[in-house]
Amino acid sequence: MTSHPARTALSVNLNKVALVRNTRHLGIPSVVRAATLCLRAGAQGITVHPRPDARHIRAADVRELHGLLRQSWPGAEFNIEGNPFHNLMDFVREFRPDQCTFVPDTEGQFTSDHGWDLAADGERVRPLIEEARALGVRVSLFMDPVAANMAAAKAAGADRVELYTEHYAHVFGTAQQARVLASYAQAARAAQAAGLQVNAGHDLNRDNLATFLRSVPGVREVSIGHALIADALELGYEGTVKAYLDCIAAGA
Ligand SMILES: CC(=O)[C@@H](O)[C@H](O)COP(=O)(O)O
Ligand SMILES: NCC(=O)COP(=O)(O)O
Repeated sequence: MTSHPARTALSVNLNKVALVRNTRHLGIPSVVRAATLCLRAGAQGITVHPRPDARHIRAADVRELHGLLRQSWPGAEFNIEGNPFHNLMDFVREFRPDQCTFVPDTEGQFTSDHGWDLAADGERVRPLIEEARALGVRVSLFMDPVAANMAAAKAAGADRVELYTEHYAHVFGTAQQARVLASYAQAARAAQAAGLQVNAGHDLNRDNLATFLRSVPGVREVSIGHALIADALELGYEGTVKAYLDCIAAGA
């Protein structure tokens, strides 16, 4: 019997709901309500990136979302992103999410814009990967789509890599698209050959998602926030999540 590859899971990143919420002291829009509506619409998981400056997701959000998923959505995955040398490990130790994604951001960085340099940081990051995995937390490393770097991610002890997809999003629809997509496919195959599973994220949207998934094999999870929340301002959470699930189905 041929094993059918699992369909790509959609993990909704709620950073931007929290960003808007933080501009008043009214508690709206609610991060927990956003999570509930997205999961009710069929999203398979929730992602948050509690940055050290708490510009959007705060520790209280992480606590409340952890409680919501464990009590009401036990089949959904909770993915917490961050820099393990800053505040991420505190959240990993306290909440033991399904997955943590190590992202090499500086504290005040505008947004995530690069993957790990494991030649420089691999030995430093390895014990933190081991600690998270010993707590039962899957570890994904945020990586640029460089095939030659995937073996180092495996050697560092990671379970998965998350391919940083901004470069693809930037060239989508241009003459560079095919060449850039080929680099992502090559990186994904190299990761899988090394024994890693593959996630993807950053600047994915309804226009570029299906093409990416058709071209890059075996993507287990896409985490999408900025464009999805922007779409939800127009379409609502339910309609937006269903539109993204349709994009995933079209990319299968
Ligand atoms: C790691 C990554 O690409 C995103 O998940 C990140 O969470 C974006 O952070 P901002 O939402 O703060 O731009
Ligand atoms: N890891 C990517 C993520 O969680 C969301 O990135 P974006 O869709 O907000 O660019």
